[in-house]
Amino acid sequence: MPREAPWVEKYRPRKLSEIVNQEKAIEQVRAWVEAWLHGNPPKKKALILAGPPGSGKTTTVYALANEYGFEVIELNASDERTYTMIERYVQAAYTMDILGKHRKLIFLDEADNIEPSGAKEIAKLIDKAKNPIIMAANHYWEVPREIRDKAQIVEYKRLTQRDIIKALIRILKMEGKTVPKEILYEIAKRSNGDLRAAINDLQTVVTGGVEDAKEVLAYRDVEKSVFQALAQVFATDNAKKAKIAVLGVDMFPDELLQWIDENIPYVYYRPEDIARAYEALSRADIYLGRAQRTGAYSLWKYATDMMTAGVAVAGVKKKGFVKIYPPKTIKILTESKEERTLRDSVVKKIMKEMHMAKLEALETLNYLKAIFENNSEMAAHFVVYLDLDLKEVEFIVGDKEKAKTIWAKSMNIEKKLKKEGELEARAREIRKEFEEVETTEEGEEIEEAEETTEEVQEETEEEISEEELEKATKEIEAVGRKKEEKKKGKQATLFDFLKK
Ligand SMILES: Nc1ncnc2c1ncn2[C@@H]1O[C@H](COP(=O)(O)OP(=O)(O)OP(=O)(O)O)[C@@H](O)[C@H]1O
Repeated sequence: MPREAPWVEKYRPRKLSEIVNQEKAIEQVRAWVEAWLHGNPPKKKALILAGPPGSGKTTTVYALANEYGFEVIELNASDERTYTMIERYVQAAYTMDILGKHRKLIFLDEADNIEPSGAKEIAKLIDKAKNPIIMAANHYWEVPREIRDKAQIVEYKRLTQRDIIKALIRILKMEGKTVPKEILYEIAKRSNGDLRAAINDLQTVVTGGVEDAKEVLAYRDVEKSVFQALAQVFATDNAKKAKIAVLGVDMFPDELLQWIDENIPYVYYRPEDIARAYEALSRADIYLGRAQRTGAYSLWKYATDMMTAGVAVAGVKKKGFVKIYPPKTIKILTESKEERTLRDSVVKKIMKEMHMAKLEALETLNYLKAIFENNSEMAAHFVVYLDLDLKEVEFIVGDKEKAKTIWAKSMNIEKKLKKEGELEARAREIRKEFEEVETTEEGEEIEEAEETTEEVQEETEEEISEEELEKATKEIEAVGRKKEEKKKGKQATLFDFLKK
C-alpha cells in the first residue's frame, strides 16, 4: 500500500510569510541575509536559530533559500564528517560564487550537539566563511561557547495552542477534511508547542478514522518514546548517538528490531545501503536467537548495538524529517477504518457461530487467514458456515482474485444446501401430513417419499447434477400432491358426513 506523503513535508511553508507567529525572528533573519547579498557581510557571519522543536527553524532556512535563490547544504552537527564537509563548502562556496552559480547556504542542524573538540575548528571556519552559515539548536546555551561568540542569535518562540490549532485548520481545509473540535484541541494540547508533532498526530487521526482518535492518541502516547528514539537513530550517522538514542525505550530488543525493520526502506533509498542496513539487522537477529537459546541475555547488548549503530551507519539517508511507522504486526490501530470494521464484523461472526470469546476468535481469525490463503475449498465452507459477505472474504484472504474464487465456490455450496433444505422441509411436511391423516394403504408411499429424500441427501453429499436434483424434487412434489389430493378427499367425506 503506498503511503501518503507526510503532511509535515506536504504543508511545510515555502515562503517566509507563511511561517506562523515568528515575525520578529524572520525579520532578523531577512536583515542578516540581505546584508550578505548586498556584498556587505554582517559582523557575525553565522546565525543561530534557537528555539523549541517544531517551531519553524528548519522551515525558515528552506523558505529563505527558496526566496533568495540559495542552495542549501544541510549538515548535521552530530555527524563526525561535518567538519571536513564545512571546510569543503566554505571554500567551494567562494568558487561557485565567482562562477555565478547558486550561492550556497550552509545549514548546520543540532548545533547544540557539536563536540567541544570540533567547536574551535568550526569557529575558525566561520571566520573564513564567504557564504552564510545558519545553525539551529533547541538549547542555545549548549552550543559551544566559541561558536556562540561568532554567531548572532535569533530566538524562536514556542508556538501557542492557538497557533497550532490555526495551522491544523489550514491543513484540514486544504485536505478537505474535518475533525471534531475537541480532538483538535487535544492534539494541540499534547503537542506542547511542537507543530511537527501536532501535524503528525493530525495525519494519523485523519487517516486512521476520527472515531478512534482518542485511542490513536493514547497509542501514540505510549509509543512516543520509541517514535522519538527511532527518529534519532535514523537521523544520525554517529554510532554512539544511535546506541544512546534507544536507551530509554521500554521495549524488548526483538520488538525494537521489528520497528527498525519496518522503517529501513523509508530511511535509505540506495539499494546497497538498504542491503547493508538489513545485514546489520540480520546479525542482530542472530544474537537475539542465540540469547534466547542459551539464556545468555548479555548478548542483547550486541544485538541492540547492531540494530541501532549498525543500521545508522549503513549509508546515505533520505533528506529531511524521518517519519517513523509502527511495524505491521502490531499495527492494528493504524489500519484503515474499513479494515477495522471488517475485522470486527468477522470476529463477531466467529464468536457467535463458533461460541468463542473475543481473544479466541481473534486467534481463530489468524487460522482462517492461513486456510483462506491455501485452501479455497475449505474456505468456501467457512464462508457459508459463518455467513460472510464478499468484502469480509476479501479482508480475510487479502487478495481480490482469491476472494472471488472462494466466493464462487461458497455460492455453489449455498445453492446445494438450499436445495437440500427445501427437500428436507418438503419431506418433513409430507411426513407430518401422513401422520395426521390415518392411513394404511398410503404407508408405502410415505416410505417411498422418504426413500427418495434420503437418496437425494446421500447423493448430495457426493456430487449431483442440477438435473438430477430437479428430477428428485419433482418426484417428491408429485408424491406430495397425490397425498394432498387423498387428504382433501378424505376431509370432504367427513365434511359431507357432518353436513348430513
Ligand atoms: N512557525 C511555523 N509556521 C508554520 N509551520 C510550521 C512552523 N513551525 C513548524 N511548522 C511545521 O512543522 C514542521 C516542522 O517544523 P521545522 O522543521 O521547521 O521545525 P524545527 O523548528 O526545525 O524543529 P527541530 O528543532 O525539531 O528541527 C514543518 O514541516 C512545518 O510544516
